Amino acid sequence: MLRFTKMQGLGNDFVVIDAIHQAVNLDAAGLRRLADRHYGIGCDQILLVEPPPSDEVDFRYRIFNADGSEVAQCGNGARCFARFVRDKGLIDRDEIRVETASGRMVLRLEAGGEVRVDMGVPRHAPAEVPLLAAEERLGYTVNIDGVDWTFGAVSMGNPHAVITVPDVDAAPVARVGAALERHELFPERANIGFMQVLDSHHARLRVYERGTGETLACGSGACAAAVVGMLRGALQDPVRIDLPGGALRIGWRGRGTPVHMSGPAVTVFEGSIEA
Ligand SMILES: N[C@H](CCC[C@H](N)C(=O)O)C(=O)O
Repeated sequence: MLRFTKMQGLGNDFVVIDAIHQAVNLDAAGLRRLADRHYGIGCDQILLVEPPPSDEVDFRYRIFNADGSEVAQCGNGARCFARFVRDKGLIDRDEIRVETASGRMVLRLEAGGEVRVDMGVPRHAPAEVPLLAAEERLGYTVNIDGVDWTFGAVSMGNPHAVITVPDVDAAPVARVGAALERHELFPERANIGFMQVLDSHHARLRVYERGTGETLACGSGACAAAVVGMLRGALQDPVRIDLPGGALRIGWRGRGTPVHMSGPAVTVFEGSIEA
């Protein structure tokens, strides 16, 4: 039997598995089954807690989308990861250093129950998003079904395209999100954010996530949207991002500096499953 903990960060939900104290042998099909909301446990992503690859970090943190694809960043997942290892007694400190496929992150459990994540320095026109333009631009345009869509491109360790829209409730997230996620412009696919700026410190956001579809919240997507908005002068540090599942607080002091994200992390239930 495989023990797991079901968790959520603003409704972005996770199956978290301690792969230190139990053997975990899951291929892509096994991951998809765990994530399936009818035949398995159901979640947006699966998070694995693994031993640290060096004494410079406390854990390795691996992330798999519901479609079984492994990715290098998950902001809401990072907060749940911190809550999990602390509550399970796998660490006795409130500051946790993790190694991910995109580098190192520092997670901090704060008084009041929120978790603050150093999401690293955003990369622009990143390798995963080889755009038509060789140089970084604040806007790239692609035509979908006869309509031009302009987006900013940012990597938070995972690729994001951010489209500014007048009303997120009316944004064609499912149709345009799905078309852009798999667009040839993004050979590793991409997460597609639809952002409505309310004022210079506040925006609404919906995200069609790579490998999962629209989620109730996307932490790395909120960071990417805040970065694109600030680069365009539409947003100023700090920024509150309202997602369908709730609000995240994002801080960024400009190019070359890390993005910080703060928000909740909640344990829903414990379980075990034949895997
Ligand atoms: N779908 C993302 C991974 C999960 C990111 C999201 N759940 C977050 O909170 O950052 C990707 O394929 O890069």
